[in-house]
Amino acid sequence: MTPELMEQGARLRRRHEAREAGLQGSGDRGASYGRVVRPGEVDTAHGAILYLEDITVSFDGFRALNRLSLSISAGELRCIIGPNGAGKTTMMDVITGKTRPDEGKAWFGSTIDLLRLRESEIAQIGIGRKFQKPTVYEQLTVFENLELALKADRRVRASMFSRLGGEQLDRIGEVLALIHLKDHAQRTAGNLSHGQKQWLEIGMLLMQDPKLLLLDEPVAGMTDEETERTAELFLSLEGSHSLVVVEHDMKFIGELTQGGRNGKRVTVLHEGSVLAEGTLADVQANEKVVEVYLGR
Ligand SMILES: Nc1ncnc2c1ncn2[C@@H]1O[C@H](COP(=O)(O)OP(=O)(O)OP(=O)(O)O)[C@@H](O)[C@H]1O
Repeated sequence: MTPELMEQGARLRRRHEAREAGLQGSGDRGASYGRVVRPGEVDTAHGAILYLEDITVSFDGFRALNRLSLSISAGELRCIIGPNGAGKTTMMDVITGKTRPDEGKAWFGSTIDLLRLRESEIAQIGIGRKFQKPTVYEQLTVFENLELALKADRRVRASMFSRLGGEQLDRIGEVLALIHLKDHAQRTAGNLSHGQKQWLEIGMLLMQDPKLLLLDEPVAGMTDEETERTAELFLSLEGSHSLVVVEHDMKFIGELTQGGRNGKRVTVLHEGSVLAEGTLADVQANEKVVEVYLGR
């Protein structure tokens, strides 16, 4: 066989395997990098886990997102701030496939074209989203909520009535410790405080082992102590997960940016695009940011 034929065969096989994995992006982008992404794997060899380029979303002619571009590195904890109506929720809706943009690109890692996937597929490939209001199963215990989340993960492939294996029990134990609910495992979720319910929901997301977590106003309604513990939790996830945190609570943003890795970036959205990006000190010193948001 000639080298050309061998190369052609290898190319076809790579394309076929990528198609089988159901995770290939548009065109030959996956194949052109010469890497095949297995199911559940995100290719972050180029550094970015999320890449948005010139995303535009219009509602009846009004541009909720206006050529928004944003890049999040693997393992990064990025804070997103901005006034009401800036487009923060719409941006999350685009990433999770709830809203289709009119224009632009959205990549998860370097090979997964998010705009080609359905909302349910995006949840399966490792993008977890936490909405502002906690949505836990109030009648079930904390443990049962985490167990359900584990079994909702298709990769676990357990039936609702099968018994948990040792590895799964360990995983639930780990997550219970992370979310500060180890001593509350047998409590009914409905009896938890608001903050504890928020942590439980974050725990349910973690059970599905997401690579990227999108967190929309996670500390709204929390006490100061709960807010501090939530900052600790997010900082403990930094590195092993990528986190995008949308918040109005600047004290919380301060706690997140001061702890953990150095040089954390804050992005300010305004009128559907990035107004400023940099360290918290940078954006706090930015006159435009003070004018449209922080000075209000
Ligand atoms: N489905 C929709 N139909 C019409 N307009 C919408 C729709 N969704 C969002 N908008 C508008 O798009 C703009 C951006 O809204 P979005 O909710 O993304 O802002 P936000 O930054 O999340 O605001 P907040 O901080 O208040 O949550 C707003 O002007 C909003 O009214």
